[in-house]
Formats: sequence, structure tokens, C-alpha cells
Amino acid sequence: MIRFDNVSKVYPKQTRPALRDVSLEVEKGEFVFLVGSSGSGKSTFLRLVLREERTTHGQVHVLGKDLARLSNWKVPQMRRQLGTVFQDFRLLPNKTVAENVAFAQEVIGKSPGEIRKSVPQVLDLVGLGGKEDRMPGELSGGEQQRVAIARAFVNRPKLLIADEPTGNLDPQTSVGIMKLLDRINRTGTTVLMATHDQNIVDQMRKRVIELEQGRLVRDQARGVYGYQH
Ligand SMILES: Nc1ncnc2c1ncn2[C@@H]1O[C@H](COP(=O)(O)OP(=O)(O)OP(=O)(O)O)[C@@H](O)[C@H]1O
Repeated sequence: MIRFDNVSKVYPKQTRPALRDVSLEVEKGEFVFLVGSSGSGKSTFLRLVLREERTTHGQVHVLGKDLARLSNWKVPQMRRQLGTVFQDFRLLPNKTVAENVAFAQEVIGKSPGEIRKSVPQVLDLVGLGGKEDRMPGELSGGEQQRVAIARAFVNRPKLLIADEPTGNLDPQTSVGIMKLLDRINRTGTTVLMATHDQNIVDQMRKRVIELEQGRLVRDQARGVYGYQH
């Protein structure tokens, strides 16, 4: 699903790499936490997966494709197979809950009939049945995140990337969001989630990848501990 081979990233005008010689593989169906202190390289890692950035050295493969060899016009097609969820929800404020979710289908050319069928289904799945016509501003933070997850999931992505999805939520609401992401994972969608929340990581007992100053320092599922030199 994701493969990093000796990936380093140095941003323009920087001397210190944001990622240093990172190699790892995420298999189809896994749920993986990406952890590390602020500035350790988590967002850079996710941006490379989304091909919002390119590597300085090394290769990134996503869904079997070498992203360096993917022509620019094929990037949107690749991203359609991914769902993204962010800390700040990123909903369209002037569209209803249903319209926010439908939009994700409209942009990829789904028919109105398909959209009418799948939007209520996915809103039920995320626990928002009955709130289709609300505006995002009329929802709690947890509900807004559920809309964002519905939007990310409505096209049944192979890979869901979540960047601090519980960062703006209280602990109890966060548990609900994690249960939902777990449920989505159980449908077969691979989940890669960056987080600072150690409680969540402890509770979920999933694979944990830890970055420190751009290096992979822990990959729990594979029994790799300690620094890579
Ligand atoms: N666009 C950029 N240009 C230059 N340097 C950058 C850029 N984005 C990130 N960096 C640097 O790369 C390093 C890794 O940053 P990154 O945002 O990947 O860390 P992070 O682990 O996601 O941090 P946080 O938890 O605070 O979001 C940091 O030193 C950061 O300053």
C-alpha cells in the first residue's frame, strides 16, 4: 500500500533534512499510527504519500506506483483512491452536511443517482443520519469531524490518511472518532494516522511508527527499536 525506500527530504533553502533515510512498508488493511514530537517529520511523511512533496533521495511507492514516475496529470487519479482527514475538518462552510459529502462524489463524476444513494448510507455509517441538512457551523467539533470522515470515505478509498484527526476534540469525542476510524479500517481500508495523542495510541494497540528528527526510531509491529544509524 505504501513503501518508503531510503527516503530523505530536504526542503528548499534548508540544510537539516525533514526526513532522513526512512524505509518502511505499510500493507493493505493495516492501521498504523505515525507519532513523534513536533517537527519530527510526520506531516512531511504524509505529504510525500499524497505527492504534495517529492523526495530528495529515495523512492515512495503508493498503491504500487512509484510516485516519482507518476506524471502530473495522473496525480489526481492516484489521489482519488486516497481519503484525507485533517485536524481542522476543512468542511465547506456554506454547504450542508449532505452537500459536503456529495461534493466529494461530484468532483469525480459520480452520477446524481449514485450520489443520492451513497450519501445517506455513509452518513448513517458515521452516525449522522438525520443531520443531512445541517450546516457545519451548527455541528459540534466531533460531528464536523464525522462529516469530514464521511466525505473522505464516501468514494471507498483504499487508503485513508488522517493528520491529527482528534487534535481539536475532547477525550471522549476522540474515542468516538477512533472507533469510527477502526470501523472504517475493518471494511478493508488501510488507515495511516498521525497523532500526538499517546492515550489514543495506547488504547488502540495498533502498529506505531515513530519519527524523531526525521529518522524512523520505532516500528513497533516489526520489533524495530532504537535509532537507525
Ligand atoms: N515547507 C517547508 N519548508 C521548509 N521547512 C519545512 C517545511 N515543512 C516542514 N519543514 C520543516 O521540516 C521539519 C519537519 O516538519 P513536519 O511539519 O514534517 O513535522 P511534524 O512532525 O509534522 O510536526 P507537527 O507535529 O508540529 O505538525 C521541521 O523542521 C519543519 O520546520
